[in-house]
Amino acid sequence: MQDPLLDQIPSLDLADFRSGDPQRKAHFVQQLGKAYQSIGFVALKNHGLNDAQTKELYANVQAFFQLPDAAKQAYEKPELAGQRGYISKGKEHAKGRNTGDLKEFYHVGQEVEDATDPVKGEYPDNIWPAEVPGFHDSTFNAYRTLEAAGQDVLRAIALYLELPENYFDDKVRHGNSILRPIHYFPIEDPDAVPADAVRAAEHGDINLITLLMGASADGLQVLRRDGQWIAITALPDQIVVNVGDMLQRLTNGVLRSTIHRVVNPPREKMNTSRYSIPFFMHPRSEMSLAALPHLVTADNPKKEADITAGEFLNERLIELGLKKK
Ligand SMILES: O=C(O)CCC(=O)C(=O)O
Ligand SMILES: [Fe+2]
Repeated sequence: MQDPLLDQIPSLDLADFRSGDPQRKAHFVQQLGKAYQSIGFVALKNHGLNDAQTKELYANVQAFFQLPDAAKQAYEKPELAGQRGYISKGKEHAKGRNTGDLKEFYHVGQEVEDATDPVKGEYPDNIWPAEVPGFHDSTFNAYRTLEAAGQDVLRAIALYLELPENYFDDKVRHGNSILRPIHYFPIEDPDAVPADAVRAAEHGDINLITLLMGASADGLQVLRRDGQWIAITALPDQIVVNVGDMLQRLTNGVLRSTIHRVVNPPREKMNTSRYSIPFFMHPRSEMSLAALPHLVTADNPKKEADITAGEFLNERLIELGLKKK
């Protein structure tokens, strides 16, 4: 039987998984797996970020985006293909589009302390804005907290797929994850932007999973498999966690990377800001995204060619307009 069509994404509690109670843990695993086989998104509470941390993070992120454009552009490094620092207004467009999204954002990447790990040499250094001294600590605390939550979500996914619980652990250790504070900037004159410009055009995320803060503000919608767009309604203490294209590939389409978008507000509210902070959880570049053998069956033949995470990311950065061929 097909799964029912949901009007809302399911709400889960990460404390169930972390409780040490086998029944609560197994319940979490089943709820998560079922949601990822159908709508591809869940809302999650007890993710580890507390109110004070979250407030401080937003205050620093807002302070940065309020700087004049020229000051922000000092932190933009096109030679890093948008992998670190500031990415200015309209630079990124969704795969298959040319019109840039109505957003500006900042990328904070992995820091590898262990000098013996060869992956250390692959990552560019982070870039920190001198004008906002709290930016470093608040974004990096969030990075580590969301990385830990993401690791537990991946452990639950591994159990659901009947893999060892620690299947993803060494693949995401020092992984190429990115925290992306986004500012959907105010637009004073809606007629001055291209008619088809939106805050974030429809897309699937590249990475294994995304942990998104700020989806409680209006605008985020997901495409249900009957073609209907449904609004995400997360509570302020919830983050939204969804499957990305890398996990869809690895699972031969069993877990779904659902298309989503951020729509523009009504015309009279176009002059307001929206902030959100996704954490894109990536593995190390050498991870193979080849379909797991037990998920390739007569009913579900192999869908995509083998590729590594590093090769896949590279392809997509070119398609998004962030990297030159
Ligand atoms: O801002 C949001 O709510 C979603 C952003 C998003 O989907 C993305 O950056 O991939
Ligand atoms: Fe996204």
